[in-house]
Amino acid sequence: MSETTTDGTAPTATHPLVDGEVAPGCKKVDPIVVADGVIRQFGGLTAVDVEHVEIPRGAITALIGPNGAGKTTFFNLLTGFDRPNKGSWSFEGQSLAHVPSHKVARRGMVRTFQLTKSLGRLTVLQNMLLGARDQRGESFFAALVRPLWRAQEQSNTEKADSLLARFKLDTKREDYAASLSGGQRKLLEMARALMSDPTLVMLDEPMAGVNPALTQSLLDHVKGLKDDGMTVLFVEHDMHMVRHISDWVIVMAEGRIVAEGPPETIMQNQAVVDAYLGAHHDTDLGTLTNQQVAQIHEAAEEEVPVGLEASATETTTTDAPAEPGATAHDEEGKR
Ligand SMILES: Nc1ncnc2c1ncn2[C@@H]1O[C@H](COP(=O)(O)OP(=O)(O)OP(=O)(O)O)[C@@H](O)[C@H]1O
Repeated sequence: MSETTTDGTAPTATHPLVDGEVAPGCKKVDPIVVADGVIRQFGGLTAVDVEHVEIPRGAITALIGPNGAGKTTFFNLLTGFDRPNKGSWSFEGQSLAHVPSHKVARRGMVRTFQLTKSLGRLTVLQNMLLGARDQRGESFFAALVRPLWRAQEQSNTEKADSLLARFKLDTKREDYAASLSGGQRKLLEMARALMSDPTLVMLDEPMAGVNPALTQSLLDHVKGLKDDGMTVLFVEHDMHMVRHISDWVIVMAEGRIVAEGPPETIMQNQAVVDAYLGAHHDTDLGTLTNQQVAQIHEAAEEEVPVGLEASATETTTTDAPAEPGATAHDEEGKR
């Protein structure tokens, strides 16, 4: 959205989510996350160097950028899985610096995790129960009081079953998580995150490894989170997803926020799309010349294409099960 001017000056871009002008690091009307001066270095490499960024509440925000831009590292920092060298950030107005990841999750900021090998050896239901918050059985004294944890276990199981039905995974309840297809794993990761009733759901590449047949269902589930009042922040290379479901897009490159805007504006910025995310989205920014990088940064700030040549296409992914299908019962039967 932009205001037209009659005096010949450049139009000022505005947006209902933004307080003031649309620009990298712009203030939001109602931010749920605010980060300031967050720097993370690995040896001589500065992976994240975010001067200021705000995530709008109640919206779906995509965090995009080329491989190695610092997106995952920034996710890890926000959620307490990594510590920055410098910087401050808050969630719901409260500082999260020095708050460990499990406490961050308890406050309502939850991120999805790729299904690891060890979680693959648990059943779908067991994975769901791991996502529940404040499990009384984990506390030594409460664990001694059987009725207390039995009641909680029952309510967690009921909640897990209802989420599994919502994500159409109820028939897989007793299967080993490792036997799920790529798309089903993504659904399980999302369903597991919802076990703790989050306010903000952070999804790391929800489309990776998902068969096109499951794409629409996944998109609908993400939109459903917003319809249920949650805020969504996701990292994604799949431009179809970014274009179709995000309300806001933040572009990272070399650790910095280089552009922000609604998807239609960011997607029109051909330089950003081509250079960062087009057909060659696996190309590292390091393969561009310094002059090209400077042009991209300038264009991202001014939102004018600079005419770098590349074609933007959508990515296709696979959804094949990583391991042969087997249920917990099957395995037990073999023992
Ligand atoms: N633990 C680590 N030790 C050393 N370097 C790291 C570490 N984690 C990340 N990096 C480096 O920091 C930079 C940012 O990585 P990061 O994974 O955050 O990028 P990304 O934008 O998420 O990339 P991708 O889209 O490929 O997942 C990269 O150069 C990466 O090699």
